[in-house]
Amino acid sequence: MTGIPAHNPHWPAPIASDPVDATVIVPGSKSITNRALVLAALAAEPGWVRRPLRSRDTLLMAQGLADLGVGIETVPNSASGAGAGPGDAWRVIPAALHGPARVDVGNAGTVMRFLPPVAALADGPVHFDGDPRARERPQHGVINALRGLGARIEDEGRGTFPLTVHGGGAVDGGSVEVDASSSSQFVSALLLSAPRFNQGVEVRHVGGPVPSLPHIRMTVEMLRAAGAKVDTPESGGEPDVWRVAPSALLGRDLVVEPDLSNAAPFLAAALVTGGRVTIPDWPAHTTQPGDALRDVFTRMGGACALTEQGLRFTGSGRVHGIEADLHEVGELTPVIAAVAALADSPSELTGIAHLRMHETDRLAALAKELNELGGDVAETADGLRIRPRPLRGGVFHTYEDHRLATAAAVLGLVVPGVEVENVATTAKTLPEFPDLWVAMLERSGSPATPGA
Ligand SMILES: O=C(O)C1=C[C@@H](OP(=O)(O)O)[C@@H](O)[C@H](O)C1
Ligand SMILES: C=C(OP(=O)(O)O)C(=O)O
Repeated sequence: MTGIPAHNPHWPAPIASDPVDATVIVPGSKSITNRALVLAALAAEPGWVRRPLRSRDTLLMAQGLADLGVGIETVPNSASGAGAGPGDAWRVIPAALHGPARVDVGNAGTVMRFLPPVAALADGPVHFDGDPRARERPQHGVINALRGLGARIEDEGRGTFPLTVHGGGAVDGGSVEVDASSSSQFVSALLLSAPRFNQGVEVRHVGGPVPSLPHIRMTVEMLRAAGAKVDTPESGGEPDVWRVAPSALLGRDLVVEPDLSNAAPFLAAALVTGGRVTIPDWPAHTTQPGDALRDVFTRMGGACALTEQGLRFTGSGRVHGIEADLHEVGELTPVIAAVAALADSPSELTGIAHLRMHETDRLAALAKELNELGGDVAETADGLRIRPRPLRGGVFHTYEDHRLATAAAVLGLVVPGVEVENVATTAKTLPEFPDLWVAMLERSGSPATPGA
């Protein structure tokens, strides 16, 4: 059930007639699933990715690797003898990587950035293209670095898609400079494939501060767990320099954590309705940036506890504004901005200029759509200034951005008449979103009727 009447192209976001009170099982992390697939594909032996996220971004990654020759089979967990709980697992069987191949990157940053270095290891040409937005998102860091490491790439001279990586079966590797100020994924991309480069890699960032550092830590932690030797600024190395030694990678048996960034709208639902939401399997230790929600939403008025049942988050009935530098956790911005628009005091979100090059220009889109509903949101040089005002219903445009759709659903809980354009865009990382949302409300005693 999605709550979309046949005559209405938009999704009438359901109102919460009562405080939410529900347990929500959030599917696996996009970022972990796609790293796990790449590392498993490059390993010296088969491996397992259990409880993977199945969404547009991860299916594109699996297909892209399959296009290069990697075997990826879906096996029910019950048939794989692993006791990792319900659901399917992916069995990944590494193979010689080959072209010619054509890879669709969609609008998945992880696929756009992580697969060209893998293709450079293949034997033969690999052509990459994706959604129109993929042709606008920054890719220069990966292209220039790969050229510096010995790969041949044709890119129509624009530094982006479409492009062809002419894999020669091996990459020299070595030392390379990258400006990763527009995306941490440039660094992660080079590190993930580097164990298979003849000389490994030394990535030296030059430029403004690198965003989303937890995602680079995730890359490093997962590489190390697969047996790679990695030096980082945090392990006593130079600032902004990462080194990976050449080595064989182990085939792992990995269980993917829930996607904590996709937990954001559900936690926000507890915050803005003064209710309670529990997210099972919230990890005690994680590199996911979504873990920062515990702090951010506590500062905005809620309270949380890690219990045996998972993360239990409780709203107080009041929502406060926040001053927050979101440079490290930029992907949390849309939902935080939605909550901030409902707060009892202004908010200032900073450190997120790079969001202009995400799925859409998120700063412009959030300001425009919140203002259309009566809000008072201004773009600043590196973020958003949000002054809460009473909001009214209307269509919230989503610009093919999953996180704008989930942010709009949060508003719709308490603002009657919010309609979400193209809620299906949540399929990028959470195809089940409308069903999970309606189920959360039904369990909380709110009828699953639109809020109009
Ligand atoms: O490596 C990753 O899995 C990601 C890194 C971040 O990208 P940027 O550094 O481009 O913001 C993040 O926003 C994206 O959703 C996922
Ligand atoms: C920025 C995001 O995705 P991508 O992996 O496409 O960069 C995101 O999911 O918020």
